[in-house]
Amino acid sequence: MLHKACLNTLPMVQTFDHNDFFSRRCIWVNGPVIVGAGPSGLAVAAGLKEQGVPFIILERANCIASLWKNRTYDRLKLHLPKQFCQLPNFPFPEDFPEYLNKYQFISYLESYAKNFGINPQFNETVQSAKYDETFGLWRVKTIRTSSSFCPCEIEYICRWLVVATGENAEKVVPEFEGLEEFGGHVMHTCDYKSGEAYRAKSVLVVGCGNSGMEVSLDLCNYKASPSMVVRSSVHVLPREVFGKSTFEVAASLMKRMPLWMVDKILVILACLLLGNVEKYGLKRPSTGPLQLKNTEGKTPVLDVGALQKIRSGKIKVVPGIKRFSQGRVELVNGNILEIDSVILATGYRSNVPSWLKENEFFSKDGIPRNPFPNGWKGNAGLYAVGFTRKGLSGASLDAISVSHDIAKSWKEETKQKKKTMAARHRRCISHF
Ligand SMILES: Cc1cc2nc3c(=O)[nH]c(=O)nc-3n(C[C@H](O)[C@H](O)[C@H](O)COP(=O)(O)OP(=O)(O)OC[C@H]3O[C@@H](n4cnc5c(N)ncnc54)[C@H](O)[C@@H]3O)c2cc1C
Ligand SMILES: NC(=O)C1=CN([C@@H]2O[C@H](COP(=O)(O)OP(=O)(O)OC[C@H]3O[C@@H](n4cnc5c(N)ncnc54)[C@H](OP(=O)(O)O)[C@@H]3O)[C@@H](O)[C@H]2O)C=CC1
Ligand SMILES: O=C(O)C(=O)Cc1c[nH]c2ccccc12
Repeated sequence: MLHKACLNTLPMVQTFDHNDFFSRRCIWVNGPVIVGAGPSGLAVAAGLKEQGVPFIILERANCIASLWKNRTYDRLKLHLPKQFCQLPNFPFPEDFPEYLNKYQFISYLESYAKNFGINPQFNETVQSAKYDETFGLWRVKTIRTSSSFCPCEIEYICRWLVVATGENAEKVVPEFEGLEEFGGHVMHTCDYKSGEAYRAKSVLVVGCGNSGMEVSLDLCNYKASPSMVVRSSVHVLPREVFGKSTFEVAASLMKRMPLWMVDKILVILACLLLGNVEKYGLKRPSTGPLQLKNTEGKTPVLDVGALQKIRSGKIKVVPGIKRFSQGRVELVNGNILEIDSVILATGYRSNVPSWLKENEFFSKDGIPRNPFPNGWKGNAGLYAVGFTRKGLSGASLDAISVSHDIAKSWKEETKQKKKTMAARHRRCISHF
């Protein structure tokens, strides 16, 4: 049991062993606990290091940037030019190309962590985090699985909690009628590496976001035959317009005009440069691409070659799924396709609602309720980084705000604590 009075006098990190049957520990952190060691968690950590604030990062995987290392395919390149993907206070090497591949981005993140001396606690999954009103502290419970003998439970106690677990923490795997009868190989895009294993196979790719499009393209490059399911609608934009990245063009237009107008311009440019994509089954949503990204988190497709394969018929566009049966899929239009494998490009979701015991700041979808730029600060020392639906550039902006805000209140509290300690010390001395 911890007492608040004793917390005030504790050093930076202190461990208490419970007298329990199996290993369970309680650790006081004299600074924030950051959950997640992806780009967002690393960027906050770097900001805190620079301001001399101690912290702990908890990461469920055994490495930093696990999404990029373990859950992306080989040919992945960043969609946005490098100036939108850099984290604060550490530029990309000069010889990096305009669009980094995933290995370059991973090596940058490794150097970033090394440069700022960031050492997360790996193999530690946060199971729950709850604000203790009585003590005015967060209680963060984890399971550490690094030891092969005994997973141990740990409780961290802290004043500040930074949620950096990402918009894409868990894969979305919808249920489909008859899928258990299908018999072929089924996987989510988070486990897809390349089309090597699919040569000459018929593959159903379910979903037409950036993952669905790029996996279908990759399959074509390995001489497989993908059919891509488009059950509703999608915005396809060129990655570049007149030699400039579409994202950059949109960002500079946003400084001069309202979002709806930028959306209109983007759709007109897309029609001019890509032609009418609706005739291939790629119906455009009635809501504009940036508006849709902001409100529903649905990212427009930035085309890197899939559209050409769709035009040439190498990627077939098919409507929604009715049911699966052995070696087959029946579509909502009644057509039946013989297929060897299924790749679910059905997206990702936040996992915050599964562990954060709070329902004011985060919505039930695990995204802060307040839209950008006001979604980074909650009550009672709660913060969120990387939930802006603005990719890496949004994460960097959040990280700067969060690390400054925490540093400010950490310094105030530390000063206050020092004063109290000095007064106590003086009282002790005069007593003797
Ligand atoms: C295939 C793909 C490609 C993308 N490409 C781009 C792009 O080109 N440009 C762009 O701007 N964005 C891109 N994104 C979006 C991308 O998710 C973010 O830009 C970036 O990774 C966000 O970083 P993050 O740290 O917020 O989240 P993540 O990178 O997801 O990191 C979160 C970390 O939290 C850990 N974690 C989760 N839950 C727990 C828990 N309970 N306990 C402990 N640790 C936990 C995870 O293991 C993970 O390491 C892409 C996303 C995907 C899926
Ligand atoms: N190179 C890069 O930079 C890349 C970036 N990314 C990013 O990763 C994030 C996730 O992208 P992604 O994985 O494509 O996920 P998305 O959420 O963008 O797309 C999911 C797709 O799956 C469809 N879907 C979901 N459920 C079903 C169902 N039951 N039946 C049929 N279709 C279904 C959705 O259709 P509907 O719209 O009808 O719901 C949608 O087309 C995005 O931000 C994306 O930009 C991804 C790949 C590459
Ligand atoms: O590719 C992603 O997942 C991103 O989040 C990058 C991104 C953020 N905002 C956008 C708007 C249009 C296209 C891509 C992005």
